[in-house]
Amino acid sequence: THSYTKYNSFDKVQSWIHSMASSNADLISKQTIGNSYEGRPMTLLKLGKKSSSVKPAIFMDCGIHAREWISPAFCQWFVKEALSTYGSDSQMTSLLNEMDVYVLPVLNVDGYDYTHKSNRMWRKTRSRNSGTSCIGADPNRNFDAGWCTVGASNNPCSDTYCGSRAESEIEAKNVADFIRRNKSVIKAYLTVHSYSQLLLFPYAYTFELAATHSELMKVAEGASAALRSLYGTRYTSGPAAATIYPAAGGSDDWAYDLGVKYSYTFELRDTGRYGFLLPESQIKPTCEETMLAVKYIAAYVQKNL
Ligand SMILES: Nc1ncc(C[C@H](C[SeH])C(=O)O)cc1Cl
Ligand SMILES: [Zn+2]
Ligand SMILES: [Zn+2]
Ligand SMILES: [Zn+2]
Repeated sequence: THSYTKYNSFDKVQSWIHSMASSNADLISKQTIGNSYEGRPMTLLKLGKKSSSVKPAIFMDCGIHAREWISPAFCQWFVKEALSTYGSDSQMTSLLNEMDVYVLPVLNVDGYDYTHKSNRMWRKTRSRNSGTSCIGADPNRNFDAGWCTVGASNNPCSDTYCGSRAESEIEAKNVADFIRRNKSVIKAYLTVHSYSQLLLFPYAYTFELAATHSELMKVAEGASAALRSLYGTRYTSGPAAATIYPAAGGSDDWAYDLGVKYSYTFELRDTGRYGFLLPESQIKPTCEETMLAVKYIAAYVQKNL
């Protein structure tokens, strides 16, 4: 059975998504934004008070990198918290009344399933590359943002293979298509990774500062402080190129250049002791502290609509 304090298999996440969507019909709905390379559905949850008018939205994806299991765990936690505190938590109630929050619990569904069944350390998609037995591309090098210019490889056997072209990976294309279709209402993009305890924002594909660098930094520092207030967990905030490494083709850079003003990449716990193998005992504290950061950003976005 599904547990919020365990790393759930793809099948358990999928059945959880369906049970969530059939529970609170006026607060949550689901839609499939496409299928993966191997034919698994990419199911998006839409949180927010049902409304006849279009509402501004926040888009959050988890599990773009298959081995970063704490990421999908957080998206599941977020949905639970949102539904269970709507009506009692004033900020969450206000947020879901005024905005919609799209949550993609697992973006890289094929890779996530593969880490459960075969190779725990898999990162990429599971697409077949022509001319080689090496499989997959890095979906976070596959977006059309300085595609394959820096910090990515054009070797299909590399873990940072940028793909045969931008959006060659159907999983990246499905997300990009959805965000393009809804770009007039999507005010913020959050993508959740692990590990390193970082709150990153554009750009990764260049050391140039983003046009709204100071605002992005201000919000990131506020969110990191909110996160640290719970258990003292320390995050570093900054533009990705200088804070982690220069790299092109990332979803956050792409969303920002599309016009999504608030675009962030979370790198959750830890700083390397367990790395991707974060023990299940740390799921709850990690998710609780990350809720504070995400709610901080959401509140800022809502105030600045
Ligand atoms: N735009 C970006 N933002 C953050 C990162 C770091 C993540 C950390 Se797992 C990655 O390497 O894909 C990488 C890029 Cl390309
Ligand atoms: Zn189903
Ligand atoms: Zn990652
Ligand atoms: Zn990472």
